[in-house]
Amino acid sequence: MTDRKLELLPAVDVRDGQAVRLVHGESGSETSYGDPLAAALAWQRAGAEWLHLVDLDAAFGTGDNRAQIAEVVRSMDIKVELSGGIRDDASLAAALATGCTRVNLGTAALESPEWVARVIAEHGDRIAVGLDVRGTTLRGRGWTRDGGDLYETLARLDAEGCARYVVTDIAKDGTLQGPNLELLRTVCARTDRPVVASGGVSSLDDLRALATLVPEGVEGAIVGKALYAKAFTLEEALEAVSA
Ligand SMILES: O=C(O)c1ccccc1N[C@@H]1O[C@H](COP(=O)(O)O)[C@@H](O)[C@H]1O
Repeated sequence: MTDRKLELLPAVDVRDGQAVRLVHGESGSETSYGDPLAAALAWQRAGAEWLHLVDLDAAFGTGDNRAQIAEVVRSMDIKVELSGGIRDDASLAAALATGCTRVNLGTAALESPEWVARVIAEHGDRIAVGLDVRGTTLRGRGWTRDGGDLYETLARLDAEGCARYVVTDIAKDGTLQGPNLELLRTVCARTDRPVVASGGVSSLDDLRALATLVPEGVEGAIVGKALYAKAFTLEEALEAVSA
């Protein structure tokens, strides 16, 4: 057994300057929730220790929100996991220079394996890889393109020393249908690195179910739509996983 508690990472996804939630990560499915900085500060005030911050335009290749995202990171006293469009030396340097705690690489891990191996070696714990999957097929470029087999990629990244994975079941993301516990268990069984769960959280019971996977390797959970839809408050969520 372990007495570690599940970390919660409230999400702020930024598209066209607004905090949004998507369904299945599909461009055009946005619901807008206003100013990203206001959302981030609200999660911080509610007791969050982490913020999961995504530049969706950079992930989709429809521009970027880099200056605004940097301002959000600067304004936070809590840890920030930053993702979206970090695919080369320049975008990685800009992301790390915001002062975020770590970055999440998605497309690059599928399309630029040599570069990713190098930056893992250089930056260690500041690099996580987002494994965004449909079934067991990875998806990149705004989740619009197939990028290989989940378990082959996981084995490669493990061998390269990747410190942590953020596992998103695209079929669940933004749907409030509950997390894919089976996928998370299977990934945890294939790696000894910590896993952050993403996609589908709809209730405090979902968070309690994810907390039971902490001994198997689930370190944290990203919570998005459920918080914005007020299914529960962040304070309630933190209390639910505090045991
Ligand atoms: O979070 C989303 O809803 C999302 C939807 C569609 C594409 C990406 C999304 N988010 C995160 O963006 C990064 C991937 O960006 P990139 O491929 O490295 O440019 C990853 O963390 C996704 O989970």
